Amino acid sequence: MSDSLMEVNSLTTEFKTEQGNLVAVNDISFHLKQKEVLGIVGESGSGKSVTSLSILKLLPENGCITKGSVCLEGRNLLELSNKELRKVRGGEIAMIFQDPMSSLNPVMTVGEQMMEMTMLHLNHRKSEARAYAIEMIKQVGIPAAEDVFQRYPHQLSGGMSQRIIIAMALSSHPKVIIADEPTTALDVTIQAQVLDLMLKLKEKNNVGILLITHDLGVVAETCDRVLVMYCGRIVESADVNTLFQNPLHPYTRGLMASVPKIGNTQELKYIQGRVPDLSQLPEGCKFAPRCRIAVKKCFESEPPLVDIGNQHLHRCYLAEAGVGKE
Ligand SMILES: Nc1ncnc2c1ncn2[C@@H]1O[C@H](COP(=O)(O)OP(=O)(O)OP(=O)(O)O)[C@@H](O)[C@H]1O
Repeated sequence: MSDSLMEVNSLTTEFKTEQGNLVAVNDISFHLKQKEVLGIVGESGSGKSVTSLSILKLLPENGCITKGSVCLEGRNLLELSNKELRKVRGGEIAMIFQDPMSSLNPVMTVGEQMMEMTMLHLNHRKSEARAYAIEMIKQVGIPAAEDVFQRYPHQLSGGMSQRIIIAMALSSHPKVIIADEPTTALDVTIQAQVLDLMLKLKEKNNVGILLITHDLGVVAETCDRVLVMYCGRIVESADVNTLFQNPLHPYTRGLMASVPKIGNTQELKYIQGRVPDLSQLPEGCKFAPRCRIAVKKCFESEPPLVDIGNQHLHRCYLAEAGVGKE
């Protein structure tokens, strides 16, 4: 798609293990536009984080991308040298992870870390980097910026730390931000503030956000489009309204039914069973053993990803027949 900022095509990532080669991300494709928030949802182990780590080639030693491309404005990142990739990471593509403390250096002040970042990525001189860091701290809604500039990470609250991470992520003028469970560790009220801040800043700074989360509430509040992953595959993708109003895959419907709703006195429906181990994937549809409506065919061959128009894709033999809808 021509107005895409980032295009991921047929990305496939494998891990070498004692049980053999495990395919953690299996032939996934998607695109991200400017100012767009694309959510990736799925239960633990579905391949969300491995997808984001693959984009930046940040895989552990036993991980390897065996197929596909990741193009940022037409340039395939997977073909870059390590030196070129280091410039992209934290530069054109910034990352925000769940635990801010693991992203901040405990022995450097907030200011020193922010200055180091822009001296590296924007070639700022020291005085310029200092003024810019203070400006960025103000931009993420922290009033006493000079004071926070001099503090060490352990002297900040969780919400404040995540704001600093966002400030650092934005300070190199990234085109894309990959945010992996960025608010999971925060209180609900602080979570809402941080998400709101991310949305405002992406508009202002023209960035596209890839948001990885297991929280459908966060998806509903922030995403434009959503990919639902299961066992390393995309099982459904659509714009956020379509996905919530007309989820087609039984897995998506199961995820939605397991979110508690105020005023709903009916028993919560959860998805039975667990995500299978990658070394013991079933034949056919990987979700079939947990699916309440699966038929013989589902256990025999894996359904292809079908595009039903309007960028709504699903991977289920029974979806369009409306089987299992309540
Ligand atoms: N270093 C590794 N070696 C072998 N398998 C791995 C390795 N890292 C991840 N995996 C496997 O890849 C699969 C996908 O993991 P991933 O972390 O992407 O899931 P996730 O959807 O992000 O889950 P979570 O929400 O728990 O982070 C899992 O089955 C996991 O066991």
